[in-house]
Amino acid sequence: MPRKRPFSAKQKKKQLQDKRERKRGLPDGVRSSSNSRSGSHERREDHTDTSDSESLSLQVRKLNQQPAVRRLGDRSYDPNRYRLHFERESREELERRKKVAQEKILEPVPESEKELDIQDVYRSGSVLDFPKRPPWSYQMSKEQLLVREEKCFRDYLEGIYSTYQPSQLSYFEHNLETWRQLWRVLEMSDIILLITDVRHPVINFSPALYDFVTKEMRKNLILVLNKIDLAPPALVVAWKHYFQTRFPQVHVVCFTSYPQQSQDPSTVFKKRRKRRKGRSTAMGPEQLLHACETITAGKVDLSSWKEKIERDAASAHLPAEDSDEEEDDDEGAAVLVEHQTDVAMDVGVPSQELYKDGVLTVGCVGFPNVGKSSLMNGLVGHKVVSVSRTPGHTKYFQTYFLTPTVRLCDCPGLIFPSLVHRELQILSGIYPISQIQEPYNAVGYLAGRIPIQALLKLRHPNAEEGKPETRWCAWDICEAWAEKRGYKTAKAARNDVYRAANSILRLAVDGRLCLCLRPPGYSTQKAMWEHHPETAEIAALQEAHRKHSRRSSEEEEEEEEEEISSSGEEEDEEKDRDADEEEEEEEEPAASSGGGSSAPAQAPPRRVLKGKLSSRNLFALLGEDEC
Ligand SMILES: Nc1nc2c(ncn2[C@@H]2O[C@H](COP(=O)(O)OP(=O)(O)OP(=O)(O)O)[C@@H](O)[C@H]2O)c(=O)[nH]1
Repeated sequence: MPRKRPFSAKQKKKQLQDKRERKRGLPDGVRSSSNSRSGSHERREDHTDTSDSESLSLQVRKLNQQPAVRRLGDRSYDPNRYRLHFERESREELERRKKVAQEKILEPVPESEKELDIQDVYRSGSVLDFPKRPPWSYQMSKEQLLVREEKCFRDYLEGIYSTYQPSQLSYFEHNLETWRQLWRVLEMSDIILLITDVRHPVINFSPALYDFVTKEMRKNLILVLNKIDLAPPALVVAWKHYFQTRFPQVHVVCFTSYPQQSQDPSTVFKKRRKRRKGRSTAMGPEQLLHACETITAGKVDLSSWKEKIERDAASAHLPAEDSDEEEDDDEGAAVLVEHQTDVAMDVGVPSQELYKDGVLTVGCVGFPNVGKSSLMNGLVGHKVVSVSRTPGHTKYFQTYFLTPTVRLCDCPGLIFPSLVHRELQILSGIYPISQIQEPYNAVGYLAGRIPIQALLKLRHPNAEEGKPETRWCAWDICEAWAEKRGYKTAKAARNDVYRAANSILRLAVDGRLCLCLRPPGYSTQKAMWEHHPETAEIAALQEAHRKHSRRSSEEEEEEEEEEISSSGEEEDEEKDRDADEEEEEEEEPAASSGGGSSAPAQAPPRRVLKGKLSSRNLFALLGEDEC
């Protein structure tokens, strides 16, 4: 019998993928993208070359190649359904940008350049709107309605492209299927939770959506400033007031699914540990309940939610084993029904009735990667929705009963059209890193705003012994990181600068190299925000959660020891994970790390094993001496 050849995990994965494709009836080598809105294997097929002389409308049509209308009852596979569409840049443009990264000497930008006003991003009242569902009547067939929706959507895109050049626009969602999911969630929800990442909330807040929900739908909108563990409390409070002033109808709630323990800011990496099942202690559920109580004004009985929060708080203070028991009991008691559904295209009368059957439906909407699924898990107290650092993980909306009278609805992440700088868009985590063609300038953008070289303890590639080199370009940073991590190209064993750049961007998206944007005027009013009474409140709350996390972490310290993985494996896994979205992996950030100039205490995310969230803070990649 011939001897078996060794078979690596990667080969095995590829074999499984090919098998899946064959099952779906696709020829080998042609990768499908169904339910994989961001797999890197789509990189080639999904980019649209905008460099040739195609007319703009043809380009738009290509970008917006929609799924064929499916006949009722036809359940066949539709390869275009959840595909992400990206514009593909020309080779010349990519070369030009690469040259900039190799030559432009980086300078720290003035503090005021870290400020961003929403008007610069969205131009309120302009064509930078979001697509709305066109009017329909009972006389229309389902197919007529779908055709009408598609036409409206094409007109919407052409309106944008006739006003702005593609190069002026940031990447935005071109798949009508995903917008349909939003329509459905908006229609079925009584309260809309617009979730934003507190590091850059103006990028994640569409004024057009605010207007639509509050003025046309006449529903209430809660703005969640999420991931507050990644920003200094004073900045959180400044953003809160910024939104309250500009959008008077929003209710602002600060939230984090992973309140963390503080860590030495000079330590960007620590070993990442896998976690066991446990209960999450999100920070913010009480405030969210309070906002919902204010909005519903007694029309829905929210006492079950209140009791749940109290129960969760009590069990969070129990020793680990007791709290596990409690959790199991609780699961039996809480009404956690999952209706994973795919009915966004259904024709239905949007119900005008609020709080139908005495149930409050809360719809979680927002950009990809802002933490919508984690927030749902945080509210529930353990994992019910899978979480991933790769944007576009949630494909279609899902609903869960948090309690018998509170239903949560998780919508896939949507990127609204805006004028945000592409580099910033990449750093804000809404673009799958594995699909970025030119990552170097985004690294340069980051380095102008936080001291990456110092945080990563990099040695300049041209530095001579005893003569430190201080003039860095983006390429130098990537090269130095490749050298430090030992990233080499397969053929020539040169420093793999592309991989290093991607690695740096992942650290930024995760918050381990943390860039926080600020509201206009923040630099001059920083002291005022630092002494604001709400700042002290947030800091105290964070401290209380940190203390609890530290205690739980110490309790489980010993048994977790052996689960620490090696840094090299970790990186490879991360690469693979981006490369194959179909592998469902969940992750969650952990404790704080050095976060650059703007955020003193940051939190490096960590991945979890499939299972429930733990409240402990175990974290990150490497020991300090390893980076
Ligand atoms: N530091 C920190 N990270 C968070 C928090 N919430 C979520 N994350 C991380 O952010 C990433 C995205 O989280 P998800 O919950 O999957 O985000 P999502 O908005 O549902 O993403 P899509 O499925 O792309 O729409 C994951 O790496 C999470 O671990 C938080 O409160 N703090």
